[in-house]
Amino acid sequence: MRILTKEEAKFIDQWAPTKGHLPLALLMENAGRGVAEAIVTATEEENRSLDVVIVAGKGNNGADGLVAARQLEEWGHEVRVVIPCDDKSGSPLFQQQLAAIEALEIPVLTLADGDVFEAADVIVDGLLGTGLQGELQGPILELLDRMEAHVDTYPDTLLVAIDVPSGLNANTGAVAEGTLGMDLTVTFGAPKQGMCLYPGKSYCGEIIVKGLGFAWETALLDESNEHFPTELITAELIDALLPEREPTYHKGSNGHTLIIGGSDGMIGAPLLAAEAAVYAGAGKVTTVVPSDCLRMLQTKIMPEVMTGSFGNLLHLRMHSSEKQAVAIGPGLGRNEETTTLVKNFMTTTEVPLVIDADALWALGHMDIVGHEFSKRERPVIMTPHLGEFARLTGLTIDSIEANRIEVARQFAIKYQVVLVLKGAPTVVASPDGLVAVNSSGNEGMGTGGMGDTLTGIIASLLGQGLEEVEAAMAGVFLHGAAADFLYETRHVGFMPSEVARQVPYIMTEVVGSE
Ligand SMILES: NC(=O)C1=CN([C@@H]2O[C@H](COP(=O)(O)OP(=O)(O)OC[C@H]3O[C@@H](n4cnc5c(N)ncnc54)[C@H](OP(=O)(O)O)[C@@H]3O)[C@@H](O)[C@H]2O)[C@@H](O)CC1
Ligand SMILES: [K+]
Repeated sequence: MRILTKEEAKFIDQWAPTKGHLPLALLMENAGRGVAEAIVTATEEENRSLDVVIVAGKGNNGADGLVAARQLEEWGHEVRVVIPCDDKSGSPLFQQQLAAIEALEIPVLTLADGDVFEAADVIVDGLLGTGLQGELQGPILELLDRMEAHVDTYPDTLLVAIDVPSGLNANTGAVAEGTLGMDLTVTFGAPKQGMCLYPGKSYCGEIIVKGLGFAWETALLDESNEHFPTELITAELIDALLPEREPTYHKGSNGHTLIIGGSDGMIGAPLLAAEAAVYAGAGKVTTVVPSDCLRMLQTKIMPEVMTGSFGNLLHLRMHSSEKQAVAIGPGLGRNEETTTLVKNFMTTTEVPLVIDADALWALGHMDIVGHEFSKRERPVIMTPHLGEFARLTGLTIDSIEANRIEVARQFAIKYQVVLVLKGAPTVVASPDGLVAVNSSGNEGMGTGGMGDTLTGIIASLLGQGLEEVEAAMAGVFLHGAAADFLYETRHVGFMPSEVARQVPYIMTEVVGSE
């Protein structure tokens, strides 16, 4: 599912009346009606006339609210409008909609009118949408404070945001001081990017997407649109990506995945990756570790996984030949000899490659090796967490977190790699500029070994024939969805190996694939 930045929403806004021959007021009419419909649907069981307060700022977000007010009144609900102050200036459409509200004699109140929320069943936040700049202040902040105080006293009041909760940055997900958590956010066309990122995501409540009255994707295809696309990774998307299995398929058809990793005391990491690759459906899985770790690995690993060892570059090349996917890094350790060895291997092999953990460490700063990867025919997949990514790029963790989608996008384009930037949420960036934001996963996943499991799943899917970006998107979604299933019964203490064991069920039941 596509998600939109505020710049893209604005682009649509400008394209419609100029190139699309669709007046903005028409889009607004659809948006406002969508809000009214969502309120009626959410309160359907009560089946009665509602007392609705529409709080409208003076931009187009507020104007959407005024359309909703008009619509709800037509449907028989008790409606009043609250505006921040008596000054009735605002965007042209706000003024036009306000004139209609006044002509219809719908009450318009301000903060000076006392308890404006008294007896409200529903409060609609149309103060600010994608036009938010900076911090909340003045009467807008005061109105939000009064709304909060009202819902604290009357928690049954339904709080509904128009487009985004006021104060939420529609691009980054940052929230200004005073932003309220909503029960429902009714957004237009597609969710806004900031609603899929933390902390914004936790302020939206249920997200309902309402149409604008035309296929807005057409606007974004216009040659003057310079924005790269961003998507949300959902079960439907993954369902379309997972490999179909013919009845005649055998282990040779489902890919041979190789995991390279392990060091003294870190043998669990390649083991977890290899076993996850098995659960994700690889035809064959082999794990190779340094010679002195082989015995330990063999006593612990599941019988389905083949094992081997390596000591030099020739061994790594031999093991990786005729493999459909290779993942390198889990538990490798950081001693100088191994670091040089894997760095040489990674920068000289053409095999489909997933680079994780200590192999990312071995790369050092990306500017030193980046050009090697951009020369490859197929991109490598890199799976850093924030700390590893900070080291690769020289950026601070805070600056990455503040803008993870754009930072990931620029990295993937610059080095022509598929980047899986792990975190809440994990994002996948591809060399052509697409970024996909994962919608599955939970806080219970913050435990050692979880990344090794993810690497195994991605490598397994890569070996089964998915393209790099597809394997990365499907891998992160399945991994998170498997953990979400475990989260239903416990919020902490589930192990990466349990997550891996859940993956086949997610592939079958949630995604609906075989
Ligand atoms: N995209 C689409 O296709 C469609 C979009 N639609 C709708 O349009 C909305 C965007 O409308 P928009 O551009 O008019 O901006 P909006 O969010 O109303 O805010 C502007 C107002 O906020 C004020 N203001 C800003 N920051 C502030 C602060 N920190 N603290 C206080 N005030 C602050 C600012 O004041 P000013 O700076 O002008 O003094 C101005 O008055 C979008 O979210 C959606 O609902 C629909 O109609 C359907 C089609
Ligand atoms: K709003």
